[in-house]
Order: sequence, then C-alpha cells, then structure tokens
Amino acid sequence: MTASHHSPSHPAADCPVLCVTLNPALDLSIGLDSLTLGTVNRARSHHLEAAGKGINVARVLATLGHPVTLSGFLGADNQADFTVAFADWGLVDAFERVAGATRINVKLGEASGRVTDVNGTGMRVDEDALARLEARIDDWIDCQQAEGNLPRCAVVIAGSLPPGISHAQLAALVSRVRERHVACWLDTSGAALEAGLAVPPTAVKPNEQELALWAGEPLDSDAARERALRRLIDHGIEQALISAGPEGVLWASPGAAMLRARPPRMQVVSTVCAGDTLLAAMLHGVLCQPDASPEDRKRILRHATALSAEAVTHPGPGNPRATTLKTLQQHTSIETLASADVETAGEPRQ
Ligand SMILES: O=P(O)(O)OC[C@H]1O[C@](O)(CO)[C@@H](O)[C@@H]1O
Repeated sequence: MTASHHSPSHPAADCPVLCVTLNPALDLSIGLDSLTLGTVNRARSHHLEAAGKGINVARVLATLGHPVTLSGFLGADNQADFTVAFADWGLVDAFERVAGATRINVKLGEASGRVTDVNGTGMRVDEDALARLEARIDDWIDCQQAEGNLPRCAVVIAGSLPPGISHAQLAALVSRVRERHVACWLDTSGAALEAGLAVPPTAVKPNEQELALWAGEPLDSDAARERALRRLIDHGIEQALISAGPEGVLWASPGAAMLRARPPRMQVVSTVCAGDTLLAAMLHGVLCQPDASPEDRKRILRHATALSAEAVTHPGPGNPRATTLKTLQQHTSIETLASADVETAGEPRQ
C-alpha cells in the first residue's frame, strides 16, 4: 500500500464547516448512583456545559482541524455560558440572538451507564429571526465561494426545532444550502427528519427508531436496515448512516459497498454525545477524502466508530486526541455487507 492511500486529499484546515443548531441547550449532567422516581435523589456530581447537536458536532470537527462556524438561535439572557465555551473551543460564533434564555437539558446518568434525558422545549423563534439566520447561512456560503472552498465545505443542521420553526421551514433551510451546491448533513428526528429527507439533504445519520418512521417498518433486522439504506440512496442521499448503539454503524453511498462497523464492548459512562461524535468524524472523513477508495472508506468508518465509542467513556463529545483511540480503532471490526467479507484490524482472523 502506498503512502498516498493514508493521506487525505484535503487537509481539514481547507474544509470549513458551518454547524447550525436551531435549538441549542445547556446540558446539565447529573451523576447518580441510581435514579428512583418519586423520591429525593442525591447527586454524586453535576456539570453544566454548552451543548446541542450542532455545537457538539462543531467541537469534534474543530479538534480534528476544521475551521468551524456556529449558527442557529441563542437566547440573549444566558449567552455568556456559551460564548466563553465557544472561544475556548475555537469556534466562530455566528448565532442569531433571540429574546429569552436558551433551554437547559437535564441528563441523569446512573452508575450503570443508563442515562435519562429531560430536554427542554426551547425559546420561541419568530419569522424575523429566521430571515436573519437565512442571511447568515447565505453569507457563509458566499464567503466560502469567494475563498474558493466549494465543494470542500459543508453545512450541518442538527437537533430539534424550537417553537416557531416548522418542519417546512427546516426543509427550506436544507434546500437553500443544496441549491448553492453545498453539502448539507441533516441530523434530526420525527416529522422534522421526514420533511428534511424529502429535499433531500446530502447525508443523514438517524438511529433505527428515527428512521423506522420514514421507512414504514421496524428496522429490527439486518435485512430491514439494508433495505432502508438502499431506499435512502435511491432517494438521492449521498451518505446514508444508521447508528445502532452497541450494534454498530451501517454506511451506504451510491456506487460503493455497504459497510458495517462494530465498536468494541465499552464501559459506558454517558451515551449522550456518541451520535454527534459519529456524525462529525464521518463528515471529516468524507470532506477530506471525497474520492475515497474502498480501503479509505473502511478507515473512515473505523475511525468514526472508534471515536464515537470513546465518547461514551465520559460526558461530552469524543476526543480525537484521546490516547485510547488507536486501540479502540484496532478493536473496531468492519464488515462489507454485500460480499460478507469480514475484516478486523489488529486482530488475526479466526
Ligand atoms: O435538540 P434535541 O433533539 O432536544 O437534542 C439536544 C440534545 O442532544 C445532544 O446534543 C446530544 O446529541 C445533547 O447535548 C442535547 O441536550
């Protein structure tokens, strides 16, 4: 194998990303021995951090070396909790400010690794704020075009919709990006995902439950999952991912073999940011290696799956600089589904 097989065609520094979080949150992570409903529970630890799907994705991408801009809607009343973190994480803040305080999402994590999420609704966003956000997205794309960064850049739209933003308006944001021939990676759920999928976006990463609604059948077997992925590809999606927790990740793209990655068994501390980490690392791989060979594709998926496994060992998104990442990659197996060709890096075949 030549060295060029390993080196990405574009350094991450040349692949800027705009991460749009329409409904960000402060994540209040509370550690408990175990949670008992209807009684007074005593916390072992607590931690408050700027979060929301697009922000978590942005943190991982920035650590991987991408220039990252954030946008979406941020409450003016508690913005300092976010702006201090953005500066620390090296993220450019292009959030639209709206009246009120950004929601707090509570994550109750038990010693067993089980997490109970209580997510807030979010601030109401009006038409004017949406129009200002659209202008910010247009400006970012204009700037990438002027700097010659197309098509090596992408827009991520991730998370739930705040009150006041409809599914149709989300779909219009996806179209707006696609009309400019910029990649749009969409990560949302329920009716918003269905509306966004109709456009279609460039890439999606639903879990099995989220995609089941669109697929119209439960995705509880490999055959059903593969059918759903093929339908996404036929529908015009270029990167279709299904994340199935410890069962691993499935990845399909037009004209490429469908792959499945299985992470090693992990001691889980918090699964909260595993999906955001997976999306970020996959986007990193695809942006930096647009002409990936079959072997490159396996490496991209292995890295993203291992990083998302790393993410479950602590609260917050995965750390691309973690010293454990190399071993996690060695213990992540990659299977080519079409030809049932199973291969595990670093471990002899049985
Ligand atoms: O926008 P949603 O769907 O409520 O999800 C927000 C939650 O998802 C996460 O980004 C994890 O994926 C949390 O940080 C956040 O609390």
